[in-house]
Amino acid sequence: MRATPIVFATCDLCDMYKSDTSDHLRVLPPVFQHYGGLPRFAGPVRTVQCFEDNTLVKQAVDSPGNGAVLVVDGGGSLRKALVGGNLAAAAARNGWAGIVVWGCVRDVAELNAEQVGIRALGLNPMPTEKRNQGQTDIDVQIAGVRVRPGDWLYADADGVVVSAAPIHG
Ligand SMILES: O=C([O-])CC(=O)C(=O)O
Repeated sequence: MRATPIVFATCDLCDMYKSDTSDHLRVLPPVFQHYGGLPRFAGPVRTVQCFEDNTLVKQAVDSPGNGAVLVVDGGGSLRKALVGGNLAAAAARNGWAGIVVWGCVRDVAELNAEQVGIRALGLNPMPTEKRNQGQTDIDVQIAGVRVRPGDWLYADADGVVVSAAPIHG
């Protein structure tokens, strides 16, 4: 099942919350490159925390996404790719709206051919080893910003924002 598109603009969301001093709306730092065939995506967050090991990322995208966004806390490693063409295809096929990787991805042409949104720090052609290590659906810090399972994530050409509840119209 493909994810249903949600209409929003991150700039409008930030306009709504510009005077809010709580951390209901959090903006991820502008450190992400844009990949994948969906330039704009949104959905409830699910998380994986791992380091140069994508066992749990594969397990997540091989299961039904139901329109969710997978946030992968890869510790910011630039040394290995946590997602490639196969995992992106699985994510699209299984109804994930997008994947945000605090780390690297590979197979850029294949990523861009899939109907899933992808953000990552960059490309690295080196795959990870599968050591079956990491954690799923825990609170993570992405580039210093807290992201929790069940938050909503909105990504478009202007940036990536996370909110404690859905805020699109
Ligand atoms: O399997 C991996 O480690 C990542 C990859 O290259 C793919 O998803 O195609």
